[in-house]
Amino acid sequence: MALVELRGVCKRFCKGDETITPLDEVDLDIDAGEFVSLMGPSGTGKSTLLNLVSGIDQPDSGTITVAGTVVTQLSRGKLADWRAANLGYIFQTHHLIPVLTAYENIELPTLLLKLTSAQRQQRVELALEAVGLCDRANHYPRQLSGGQEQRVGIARAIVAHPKIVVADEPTGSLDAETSEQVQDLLQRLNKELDIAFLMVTHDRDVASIATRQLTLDRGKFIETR
Ligand SMILES: Nc1ncnc2c1ncn2[C@@H]1O[C@H](COP(=O)(O)OP(=O)(O)OP(=O)(O)O)[C@@H](O)[C@H]1O
Repeated sequence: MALVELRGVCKRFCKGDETITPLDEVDLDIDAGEFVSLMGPSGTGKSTLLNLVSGIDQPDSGTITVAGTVVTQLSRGKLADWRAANLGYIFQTHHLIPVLTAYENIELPTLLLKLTSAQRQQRVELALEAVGLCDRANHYPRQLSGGQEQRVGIARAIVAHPKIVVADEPTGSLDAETSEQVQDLLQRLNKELDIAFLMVTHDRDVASIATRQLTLDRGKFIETR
């Protein structure tokens, strides 16, 4: 069984008289440790897909299974716990909390997990090490560069040791050099920690770091590599 399985997934939105169908009866398998990129014109439904895989939104029909759990059948309360333990989310802009240090921002998702304070500390320290920011643990977001802030966002996404991380344009607001550093970091985390990635990007070069490239076009996936 694949790590992520979409079967017959349909998602529609009504805008006035118009019905938009970003995902039209789609099937998709993502294996453990795979790195999948997703491209496609603006408004085709890429973020919608990430929201469905992470249980933030529900499909109109079809099932989504992640790591053996049928996400589409979980209640709201169970979804929050499931997400905290199984899935990381990287945003285009990091959404760090300005009054918390890098350490405290990374620690946040672990507060939903049943861990002792020593285990929690170990997880945060491992995540800080993985993104090369041990020396910035006590810095506030305003004291960090854009690239460092994004690395804190990435550490926060991996701190719970998820099997999959979904990333919505993770390099979209970074300059070319910082973008390359973040791409290298994502590839390293994929290989060394065996975390699967589903990454949305508008940039062909960024998409090419993935082991499988998909494009979303008129409600369907097209395999482009
Ligand atoms: N909650 C919602 N209510 C109504 N329409 C929505 C909602 N969420 C998304 N849509 C519509 O669904 C379509 C797909 O949106 P989505 O954000 O998934 O596209 P996208 O491919 O991620 O776009 P972009 O590349 O610009 O980020 C768009 O037409 C959008 O307006």
